[in-house]
Amino acid sequence: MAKLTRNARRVGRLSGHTGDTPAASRQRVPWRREPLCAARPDKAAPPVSPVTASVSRRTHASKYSRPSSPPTKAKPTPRHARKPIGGGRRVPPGEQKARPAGRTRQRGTAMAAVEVPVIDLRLAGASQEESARLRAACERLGCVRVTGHGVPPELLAEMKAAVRALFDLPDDAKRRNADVIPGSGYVPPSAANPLYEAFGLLDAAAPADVDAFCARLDAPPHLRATVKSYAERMHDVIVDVAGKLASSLGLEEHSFKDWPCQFRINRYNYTEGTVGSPGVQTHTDSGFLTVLQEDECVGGLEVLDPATGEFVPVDPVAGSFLINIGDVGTAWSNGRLHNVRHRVQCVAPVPRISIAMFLLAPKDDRVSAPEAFVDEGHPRRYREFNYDDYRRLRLSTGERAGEALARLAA
Ligand SMILES: O=C(O)CCC(=O)C(=O)O
Ligand SMILES: [Fe+2]
Repeated sequence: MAKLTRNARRVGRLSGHTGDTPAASRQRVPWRREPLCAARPDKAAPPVSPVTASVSRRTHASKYSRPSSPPTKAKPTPRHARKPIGGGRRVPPGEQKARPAGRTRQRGTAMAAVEVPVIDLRLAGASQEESARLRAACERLGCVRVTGHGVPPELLAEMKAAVRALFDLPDDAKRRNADVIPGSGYVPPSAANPLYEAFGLLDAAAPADVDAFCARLDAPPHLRATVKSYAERMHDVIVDVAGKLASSLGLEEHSFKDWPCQFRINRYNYTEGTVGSPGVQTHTDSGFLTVLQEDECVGGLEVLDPATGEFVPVDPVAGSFLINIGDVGTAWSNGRLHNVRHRVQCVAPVPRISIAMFLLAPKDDRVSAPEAFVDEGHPRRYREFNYDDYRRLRLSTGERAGEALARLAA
């Protein structure tokens, strides 16, 4: 790959539009601590508790709701307000099943399922079996759900409320969330993605940058405090997940602490008229891995199952995080980790938010598989490259679903 300029890069940080983006705006809601699902007409989904129930093939009542398991005496609610795609249900023992996607699916049809394994991070460091499951999921599907991460449910709820408040800021304030590098700041709704808007923060691992992000938006003190503690805690989580994943691949004590992180806070401004339309196009994340706090009230995220080549919905599960492997993850692991293609579809006529933390690439920007992953049977698959260059390559070629990696073949 040609050497590209890196003049936008600041010392100690990398850039990055880490995936693709999508859709739109409005509705002022004052900042407040809110229960899960407060923006929905139904009651809050309970936070996730340790592994208990299992979900298997099932029959669906509608495109975006399904019966929770076990059945409860919940009051009848509007169809879209029922616990959506897994929201609030308990994490099954080991496997989460998700339905195949597609706007063609019919009510009442039995759906095949993709398995998104659920890993307890407290066990993943200690139990070989859990560690092997973590590795297997990231190698096969490129996607895994984690519990036992230690982030208090109150902080998750506070952050969600803070995110809503940020999106309700006036337009001129939002636009002060400027790019550090192209695509890393505020993304307004656009003709291409009218339902989507996003804030960006780079480097979320640097407290001074988190402060600067809040200061530019002139965020009130309680909101700053929430964003700051959330960024700190999520940085711990992402470093923990990456370390445990590296160790599951046989690379012990590899630290990801100084790898730059990007935050992206997404809002999808869905309405009745948008159900069935795309929220974010198919993409892979460009960095190493992503920790995603989904909207536990509104589903719509779909991942491509490499076994079938089909997109399948991933159920949000309150209190857990979804981990996605990105392009750097694939290159760094010499092709072992699978960069998962994913997209977001509008499945309910209510705004959806999600909060993504991207662990990007090594601090020196150079991505290359450690020697431990290279041997006679596993020759080096990718040339060493700079992450910043790679991100630009994705943008310039429009290859945002992992295809650009092929250009870096060794
Ligand atoms: O909103 C979501 O669930 C996914 C967002 C996403 O894929 C991204 O920000 O890269
Ligand atoms: Fe993504």
